[in-house]
Amino acid sequence: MIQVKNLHKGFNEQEVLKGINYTFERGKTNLIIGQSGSGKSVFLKCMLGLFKPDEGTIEYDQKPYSTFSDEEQRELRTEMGMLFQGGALFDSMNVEENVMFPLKMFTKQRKSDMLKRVHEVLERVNLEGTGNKMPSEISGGMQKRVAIARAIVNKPKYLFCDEPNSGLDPQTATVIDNLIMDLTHENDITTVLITHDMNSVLEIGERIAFLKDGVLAWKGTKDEIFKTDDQAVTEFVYSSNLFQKVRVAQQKGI
Ligand SMILES: Nc1ncnc2c1ncn2[C@@H]1O[C@H](COP(=O)(O)OP(=O)(O)OP(=O)(O)O)[C@@H](O)[C@H]1O
Repeated sequence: MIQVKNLHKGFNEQEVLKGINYTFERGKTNLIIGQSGSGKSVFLKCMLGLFKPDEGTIEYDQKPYSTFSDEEQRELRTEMGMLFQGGALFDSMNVEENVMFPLKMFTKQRKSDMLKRVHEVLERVNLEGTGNKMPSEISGGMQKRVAIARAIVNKPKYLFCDEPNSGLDPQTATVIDNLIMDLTHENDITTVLITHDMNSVLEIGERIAFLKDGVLAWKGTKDEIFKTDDQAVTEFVYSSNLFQKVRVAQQKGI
């Protein structure tokens, strides 16, 4: 669980996050949605410890970041898995080496134990047998699954995903979404996921935070987002064709 209390963050004269209070639940896919420039990435980077809040606190499993010692901060970093846009695999490393990278960076395990874990996660994301392939030799969807395997290989407590679906066809995007949700449930991870994709909201929006101009303008679930009359959130989500179709179908009782 990550609890955010009165989070403010700005740059120069611009206040980007304007006092956000929100709890990202453990064992759930917690989505952040909102227009471009609403502050989603800045929010994520604050939780990753890449930006220092100007005001407010972020608590990781009820422990405020400001109380972490240097050693505890380092340990926290090892408990975070990250999945960025495009997957960001290392082109010069094969699949196995890519997935092993966090174990080499953050643990002192024996090579044989690392390899065992790498093969375990590759099997979990249905990529057994691809360890020796280079990223350029596999499809975009497979690359994304390698990136997921790398993000979870060190058994993170927190998983941060920034638009994990970008560049994928709708079918593959759904597979990736559901893989992230299943892994979240199986491993009781606090997953925070930024998305622009309304399909993802429908598929895996167990918890949704809607940001507007740096303010938490609405929060709820994928079921609630269809029922809300909140103008800001309806304007945003119904600009998507998919959502319009779903609402019309609901009104017709289909
Ligand atoms: N390092 C930085 N220095 C100065 N301003 C920044 C920095 N990072 C973000 N900003 C500003 O903060 C605001 C919010 O940016 P942010 O990237 O969080 O938006 P976003 O909601 O993630 O947008 P998008 O959906 O397009 O990725 C923008 O006005 C941006 O220019």
